[in-house]
Amino acid sequence: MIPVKSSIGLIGLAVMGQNLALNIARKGYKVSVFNRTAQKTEEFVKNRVKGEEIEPHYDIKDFVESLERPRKIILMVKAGKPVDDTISQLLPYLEPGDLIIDGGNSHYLDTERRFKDLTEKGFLFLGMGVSGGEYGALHGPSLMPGGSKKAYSLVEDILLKIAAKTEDGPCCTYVGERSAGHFVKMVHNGIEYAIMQSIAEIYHIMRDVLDLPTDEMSDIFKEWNSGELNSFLVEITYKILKRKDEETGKPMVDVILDRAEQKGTGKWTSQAALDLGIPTPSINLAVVERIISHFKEERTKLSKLYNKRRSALQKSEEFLKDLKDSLFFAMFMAFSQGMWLISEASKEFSYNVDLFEVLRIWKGGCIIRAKLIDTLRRYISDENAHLLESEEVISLLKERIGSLKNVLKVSIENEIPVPVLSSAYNYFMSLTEERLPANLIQAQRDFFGAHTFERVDKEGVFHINWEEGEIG
Ligand SMILES: NC(=O)C1=CN([C@@H]2O[C@H](COP(=O)(O)OP(=O)(O)OC[C@H]3O[C@@H](n4cnc5c(N)ncnc54)[C@H](OP(=O)(O)O)[C@@H]3O)[C@@H](O)[C@H]2O)C=CC1
Ligand SMILES: O=C(CO)[C@H](O)[C@H](O)COP(=O)(O)O
Repeated sequence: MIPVKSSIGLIGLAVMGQNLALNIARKGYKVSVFNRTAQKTEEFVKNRVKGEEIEPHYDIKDFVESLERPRKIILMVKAGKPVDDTISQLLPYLEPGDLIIDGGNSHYLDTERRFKDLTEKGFLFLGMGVSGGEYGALHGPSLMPGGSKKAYSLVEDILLKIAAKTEDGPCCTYVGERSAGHFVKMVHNGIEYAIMQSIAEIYHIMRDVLDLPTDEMSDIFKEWNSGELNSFLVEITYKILKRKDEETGKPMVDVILDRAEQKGTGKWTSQAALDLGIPTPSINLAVVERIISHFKEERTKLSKLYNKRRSALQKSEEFLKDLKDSLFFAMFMAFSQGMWLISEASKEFSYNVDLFEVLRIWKGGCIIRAKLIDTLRRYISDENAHLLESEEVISLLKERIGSLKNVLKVSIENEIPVPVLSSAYNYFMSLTEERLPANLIQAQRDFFGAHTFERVDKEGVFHINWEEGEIG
């Protein structure tokens, strides 16, 4: 009897790949799997496959031959060279029209290159952002595929079935041309960095100014999560703060070293934003703060040289509301910056991204899912990509600016670093300032470099000799 071919193949059986393979199989598709290290495949099949139609392969040629035509293969391997290596291994066995889907966190410029190369060779390619971690991969992630529409149509049914569902549909859409999917996932992660850092700064104030026990902080975040701050990141924060270390009985968070790692997507977002000329200070500073966190020895030494001024502040309902409103404000600005960046990239790179759809597929499954997204969706457009222009938003922000000022004031008085909360404030204040001091910068540039300047009272480009007699 000829064995039934698999509907789809998946390469890369680490946390994401294993869970995604199980998710696809549980939706009724037969899945072939392959992993570079055979032992991982064996362990996966032995420990996690329980009746799902998952066929392990230990040879790449057999793996490809087990798939129905045109072949559809998802890669869930480490970003960077492993993706190129895996594609090179596959190509000799593929036929024109076969489809490779890179579901990892690949840099969008790598995806751009791979898309061009594979398209020229007659293959189909999708660069697909996947968000939701291991739980999302198994129970329903947010999927951000980009590439050609033809490629998307080959796997649309499967992707819609495995994606998270909300009242606005499955959290998957064709995001746009070529590397659009990975660009959008990269910015998703940038927003993720900014929100995580904002939450961490609020926690820092609660811990070192309000002197709150961790359990109490957890209760506060839990209560916030039942209102306008409802989001996956606030939800995991209250759960993290409740957790105790089994060895010491201390709050788990207190035994974790304050050194944050990063795999690069936040940094890439900032780099892309700087290249495209879109301000993303909250994301940039969240990356910087992770970098600073790495200098643990230096921080420990310097902290002894500069004794910080801290005076405990009594917890009050008013100040807790200030903290909550500040977090809302900072979360809003993270989305504002990220969406503006996506909008600009879409124009610059002809991605054709539908911003409203991007927000829709971020409503469920992904790490930045948040109730706030419903509000953002009411106002997002290419003309209002930073989201600051509608009446509702203006009043939401105006109502909270006083709280944010108070939180910044308390942080400054207590010498607590709040780079992302203050960057949200400064981003907003700069964008809403008609007359910035950039006129002085232009004058300075013209003084030292004859870079010219424009005038407020007439058209044209001007240069003056600032120190007549001394220069020239
Ligand atoms: N973890 C998460 O929460 C999320 C991860 N992602 C992205 O999804 C992808 C997979 O992530 P994750 O599951 O965490 O796994 P990892 O990023 O840790 O990657 C491990 C997988 O890559 C394979 N691999 C590594 N180097 C090579 C190579 N040179 N050639 C072939 N295969 C190689 C490993 O095979 P082997 O077993 O042989 O070492 C293993 O299957 C990554 O791009 C990640 O950034 C996206 C969203 C969330
Ligand atoms: O893509 C993800 C979540 O959306 C991954 O978990 C990613 O690793 C998070 O980034 P970093 O490791 O840099 O914190």
